[in-house]
Amino acid sequence: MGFSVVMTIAIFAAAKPSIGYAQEGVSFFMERLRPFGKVELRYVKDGSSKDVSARLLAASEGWLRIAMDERGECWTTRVFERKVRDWQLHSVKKAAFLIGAADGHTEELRRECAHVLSLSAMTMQHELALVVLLEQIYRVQTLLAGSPYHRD
Ligand SMILES: C[S@@+](CC[C@H](N)C(=O)[O-])C[C@H]1O[C@@H](n2cnc3c(N)ncnc32)[C@H](O)[C@@H]1O
Repeated sequence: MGFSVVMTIAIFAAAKPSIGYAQEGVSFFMERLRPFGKVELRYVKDGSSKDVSARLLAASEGWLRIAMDERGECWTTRVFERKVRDWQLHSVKKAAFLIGAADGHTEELRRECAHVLSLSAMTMQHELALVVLLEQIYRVQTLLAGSPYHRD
């Protein structure tokens, strides 16, 4: 059973991707994620780090929050899969991944999150971070569903 059957995953980000490659990447993975259930994209208004962080925190009130940030922990895909299984085991119903704007997250936002997760030690455009995160969520979905996509 895929985790999405019992858990809603959402990515909260500042503004929709405006660059072509990212729009295509987001559509590509959202389409592939569709059979697995509930993965949502939610956008807040762009702005300063302080304003965007406040909006992201307000929008994700009540969710298990994961801040996406290059300063965070690096998980392997298998560790990501184990975290999701663990959330399921602990009846987490809603997990929100928070992507910041050009100036990143505030310290307060990082403190309010259960995890601060890095996709690489390098800083990416927020649009690219969104596509990479979606691919990893898709990869974890296929692992949980037993579909042949990920190879160790
Ligand atoms: C251009 S980056 C912001 C960089 C900003 N200077 C900072 O100090 O965080 C925009 C957003 O993309 C996401 N992001 C960029 N690179 C990332 C990475 N390597 N891992 C995880 N998220 C990343 C983060 O959510 C970040 O807030």
